[in-house]
Amino acid sequence: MAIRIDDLLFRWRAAAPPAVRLEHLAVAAGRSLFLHGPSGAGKSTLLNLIGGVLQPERGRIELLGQALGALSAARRDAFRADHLGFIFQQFNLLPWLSARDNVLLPCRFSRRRRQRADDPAAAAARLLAALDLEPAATAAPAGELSVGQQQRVAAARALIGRPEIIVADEPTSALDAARQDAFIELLLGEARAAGSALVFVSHDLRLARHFDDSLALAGGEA
Ligand SMILES: Nc1ncnc2c1ncn2[C@@H]1O[C@H](COP(=O)(O)OP(=O)(O)OP(=O)(O)O)[C@@H](O)[C@H]1O
Repeated sequence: MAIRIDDLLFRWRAAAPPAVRLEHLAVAAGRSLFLHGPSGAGKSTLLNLIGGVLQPERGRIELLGQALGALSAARRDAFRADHLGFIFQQFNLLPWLSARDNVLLPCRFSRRRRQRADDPAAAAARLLAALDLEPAATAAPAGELSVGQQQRVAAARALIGRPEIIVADEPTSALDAARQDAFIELLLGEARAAGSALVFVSHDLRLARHFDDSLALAGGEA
């Protein structure tokens, strides 16, 4: 199983109601899961738990058979760099670096990603082309790209070096419907080709039809 979660409980503060409560979740290699729910339902919090950025109060999160709670903070960071591609809500690109250099960043932080990319520069060029970024945009500073272009760069950065798990936090909300659909199909196609499990978060239920499975989150009520 790429992702396996059991009996998960997370609160931001001891006295606060749970932000995430989830009995069970499993995502197999190569499968895609659509996670939806209203604003505040705990979607981003759950992604950060899966990424090992936040620690649960209770429960178990296993990625690729590895329990995150059994790793030290440093080993969790290394595990994340090796095995997870993250597409952030605000993309988190380094604005002064070119699109191409942003895509190459994971290969700088993870030897495993570098090796699996084989030839990182060629892999970055292939991914950017596959995601439909105009060739002229690949050398431009990321800060000068349109939102749609930045989103493609963020997706290519998550995909490079074929991490087993790709996590995307509402990366399409700034796009119109036709562009959202096209982007999701490109992302899904690349994730499937790499055999990666994909978890995609959005409040827009219309997008669910693209994915193998879907799950509604309702904060502590789920
Ligand atoms: N850093 C934080 N400190 C304290 N509470 C937080 C923090 N981040 C989120 N929360 C709270 O946790 C709950 C879940 O928030 P989260 O951002 O996970 O929801 P979401 O479903 O991703 O929402 P959105 O669709 O608006 O992005 C909310 O009640 C929110 O106020």
